[in-house]
Amino acid sequence: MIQIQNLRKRYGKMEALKGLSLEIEKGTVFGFVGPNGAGKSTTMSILATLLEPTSGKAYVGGYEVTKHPKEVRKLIGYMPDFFGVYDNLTAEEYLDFYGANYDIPAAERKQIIPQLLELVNLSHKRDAYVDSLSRGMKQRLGLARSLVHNPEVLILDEPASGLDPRARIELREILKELRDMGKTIIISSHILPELAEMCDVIGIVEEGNLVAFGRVDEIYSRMQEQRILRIRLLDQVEEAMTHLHTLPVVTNVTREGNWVVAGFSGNDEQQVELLRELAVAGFPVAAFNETVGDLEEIFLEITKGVGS
Ligand SMILES: Nc1ncnc2c1ncn2[C@@H]1O[C@H](COP(=O)(O)OP(=O)(O)OP(=O)(O)O)[C@@H](O)[C@H]1O
Repeated sequence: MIQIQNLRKRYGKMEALKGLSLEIEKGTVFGFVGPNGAGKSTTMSILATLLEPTSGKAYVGGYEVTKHPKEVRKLIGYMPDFFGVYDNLTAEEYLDFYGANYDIPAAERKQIIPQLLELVNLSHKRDAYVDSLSRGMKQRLGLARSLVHNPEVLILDEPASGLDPRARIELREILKELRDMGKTIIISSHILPELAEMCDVIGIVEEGNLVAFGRVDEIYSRMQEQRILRIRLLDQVEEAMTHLHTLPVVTNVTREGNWVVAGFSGNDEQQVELLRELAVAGFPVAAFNETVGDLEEIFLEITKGVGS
């Protein structure tokens, strides 16, 4: 659905994009993650036909964005990372205004707008002035606005920023519905775990380069393979370590006081078996828990070097 090929963007001497390439398949929720200033908004603005690249190409639905901006705009709904001021417009009037901008006939707008308000859980705020809405509600209204012409692709720049946890969950639920409708969604954030919860595929961008790209489910299953077990013993710590060393599913056994910390590559059943074995062998296990590796580290380790 989306192809980006060797995209570069200069602002004066500053090179914000340094040859970025990536592809996003139809129906994917793609998370674009990177620190402030990495080039996410620049890429999204180019896709949204609001900014010309210095060189390279970007396609949406087969249309090159600089050559066929009109066709591209029909295909995309774009939600920028900032919100303007709305004088004396209610939520409903606001959507009606944008619907009219897209030349949607009044009768059709009358049908669509209540559906959109319902989708973003704002039916009860239909007659409320936009300025009176909370930040989370404004974000949801912005999302409804980007959907007014029923686009196939949604480009959402930092939609979760500044939202409280509850508003984030609501946003996530709405995105799930949109995904179920078959939309292709690009969503940016500088927080990887926040995106990983919502997306199928993640790309990490740093200083204008794509440094990692991969499927979220692969990353999570890899995380499961890289469990770390922490076992607290009342005594016989060294003996327990010697015993653990003999097991093929256990790696890197170290000691932290009365805790034994070990890498574990087995599955859940093997983990149950390990605990049982320790108990049967008479080791006084007082506590037993697992942690998984750091999402960011694992992601980068698995997918590094994509854009180079
Ligand atoms: N209009 C502009 N003029 C000059 N420099 C710009 C302009 N827009 C962006 N930049 C610079 O380009 C770089 C990339 O910015 P961009 O907004 O694309 O990053 P971002 O990853 O979206 O970051 P953020 O999360 O802060 O929005 C930054 O160094 C930024 O300062």
